[in-house]
Amino acid sequence: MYLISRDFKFDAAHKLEKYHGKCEALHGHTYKLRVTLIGIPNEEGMVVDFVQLKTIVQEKVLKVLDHSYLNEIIPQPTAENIAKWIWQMLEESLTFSNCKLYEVIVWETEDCFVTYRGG
Ligand SMILES: Nc1nc2c(c(=O)[nH]1)N=C([C@H](O)[C@H](O)COP(=O)(O)OP(=O)(O)OP(=O)(O)O)CN2
Ligand SMILES: [Zn+2]
Repeated sequence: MYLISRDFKFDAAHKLEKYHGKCEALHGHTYKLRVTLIGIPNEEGMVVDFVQLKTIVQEKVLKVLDHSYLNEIIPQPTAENIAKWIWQMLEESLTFSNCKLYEVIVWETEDCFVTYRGG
């Protein structure tokens, strides 16, 4: 079994209205996103084509989130809730006969990140 991943970045603004601290105020991050699939190589020797993975993530996630105001898309957009939303946007498109979505990781800052595996 293989794990195969591709990393992405997007810029977005948010505020955490249910949080008491500096993140209640409007501010922005350059988020890093890692999308990982689990599976076995197909007849081309690929678990998933990195190019296809990029196209799907761009279409389903980055086109929506990049340069957005996250609160208009995801309620209380913590890294946890963003990771879950991304999983939901990708799960169907990243289900193939030989592999499926395994993990979504969202970095809010260089040092802080959340891992979501569905469920
Ligand atoms: N479990 C979570 N905790 C926090 C989240 C989150 O999504 N999940 N988010 C925030 C804020 O959005 C905040 O922007 C991050 O705060 P902080 O770690 O303070 O960010 P900085 O790296 O910019 O901190 P500095 O020390 O000011 O450089 C908070 N918590
Ligand atoms: Zn923040």
